[in-house]
Amino acid sequence: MADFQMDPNWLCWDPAPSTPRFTPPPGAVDAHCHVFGPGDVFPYAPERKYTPCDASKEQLFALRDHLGFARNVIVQATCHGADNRALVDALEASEGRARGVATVRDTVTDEELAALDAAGVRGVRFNFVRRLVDPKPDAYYRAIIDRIAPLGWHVVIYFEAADLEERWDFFTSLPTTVVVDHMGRPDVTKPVDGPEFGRFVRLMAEHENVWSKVSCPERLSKSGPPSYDDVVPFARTLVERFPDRVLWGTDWPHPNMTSHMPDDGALVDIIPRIAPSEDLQRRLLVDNPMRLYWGAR
Ligand SMILES: O=C(O)c1cc(C(=O)O)oc(=O)c1
Repeated sequence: MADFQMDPNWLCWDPAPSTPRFTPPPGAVDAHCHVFGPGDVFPYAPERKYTPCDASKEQLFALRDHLGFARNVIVQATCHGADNRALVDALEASEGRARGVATVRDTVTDEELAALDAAGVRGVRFNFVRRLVDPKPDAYYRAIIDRIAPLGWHVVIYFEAADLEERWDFFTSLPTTVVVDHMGRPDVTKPVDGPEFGRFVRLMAEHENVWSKVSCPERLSKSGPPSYDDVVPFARTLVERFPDRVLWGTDWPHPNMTSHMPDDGALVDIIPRIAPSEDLQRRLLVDNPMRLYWGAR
């Protein structure tokens, strides 16, 4: 049995989040969250860049219920590499209430892809954040896309704001739906209508296959909890401009946070500030994730 020690100074998720004041609409989806291990059942990957504290499927489902959500989209965390066993286990235990985004290598077999699909996986994640993974040449990702596109899956990309200019041609050449994690990690001390975030808005405006998760105020904010005021205009801009291509997620259990561990109830209370009308809330939390993850392919 593997015995994993979480990294020194690792911040563990909040075991007692507040009850949100905002009530999500019926059928709401937390479209970005993870499971970690437990490491003694689902070992962390040898190539991982961090060792977290365990965060099990039971704990995730309890949070879902506490926050008033109906469903989860569970995204393969980099600490599990391309070993999707913990993700698949959670999907299979969810009684159809979770879908997944996996990480696969270019050597993945058709049988492995079919098994992931049957478990509820609907996309793959390409990570370009160097503190999390060692990015591969573009050809590596293209080989994977050739394999997953016929299944009707999409691609989730995670990158730093500075990477967008450099990787623009690659990102905009992808033939599938492309979902960007955490708004492409804008520097929220820069103006929301300035050139840096303007480039991200242009990415979405010019490419109708590009979606964004309006998630992770806790990572992006300099003004801090619980209201994360400085992130709100960025997320609200995307929700109002692209109401049919935005997703929201808790990012539980919040890997690699160093400044603080967010109260997940407070994160939910930001939703009405970034999606001010009931119509926008329903599209963000129900219609969009249901179309992408539970819809006909
Ligand atoms: O910014 C991060 O550290 C982070 C890490 C991971 C992961 O390790 O998969 O996922 C995220 O969504 C965010």
